[in-house]
Amino acid sequence: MATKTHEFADAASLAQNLADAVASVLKVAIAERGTATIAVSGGSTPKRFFQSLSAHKLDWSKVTVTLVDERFVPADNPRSNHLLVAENLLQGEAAIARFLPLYHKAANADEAAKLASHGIASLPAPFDVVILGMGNDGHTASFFPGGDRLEEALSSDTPRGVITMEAEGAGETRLTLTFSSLQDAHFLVLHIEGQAKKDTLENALADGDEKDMPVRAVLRRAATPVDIYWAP
Ligand SMILES: O=C1O[C@H](COP(=O)(O)O)[C@@H](O)[C@H](O)[C@H]1O
Repeated sequence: MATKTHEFADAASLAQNLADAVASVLKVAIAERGTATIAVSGGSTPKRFFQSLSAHKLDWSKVTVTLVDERFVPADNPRSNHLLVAENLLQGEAAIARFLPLYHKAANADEAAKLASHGIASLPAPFDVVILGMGNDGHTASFFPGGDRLEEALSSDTPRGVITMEAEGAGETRLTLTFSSLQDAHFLVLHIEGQAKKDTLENALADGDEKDMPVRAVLRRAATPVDIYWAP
């Protein structure tokens, strides 16, 4: 397990510092390879970080933004992670970035996951940046405790790509990148805020089954050391 913790006085300074660090990684990738990729999370936590990042001056036309997970809902649904990213990250300087959605209008979520996997396969691997969040139940991406395909999602034998996930705490059927897709990003971040999530993280870092707190898979088995960003 390799983690490095960055603690900040408040959410605003976390957002600014994380955005600075991410922008540096994207710039290096563009300088070295001509393009850059970033996969981000949804939920309530990343909004301020998205807004800080969107103000950074870099060649956003060379950046592909995608999601680590999504609900099987169209982009105009208020619970869509795509909508969150469109309204907060794909703005300002970043308005010209390319967005690769996980949701597709398809007969069912499995078909959408196949289309999303196809899209992800067209990107260079690994991702330059992956920003994960975490729920108070210890889920990250859509790796939910009790999820119907949790074992498959977390298995190192499951290839890069997108699979569906259904779980009691998840609401809509989810589309999630697999563990293999996320764990070797050049810059792998767990972004959490508040005391409750700090306590959840402490539990996750202690002994216990991965299936009870799936974020443990990332904390324990990711090939890239995890940078944990936290503010109260
Ligand atoms: O369901 C989800 O929740 C987590 C955490 O969300 P938050 O509201 O507690 O910040 C998020 O990382 C994930 O992408 C999202 O789908």
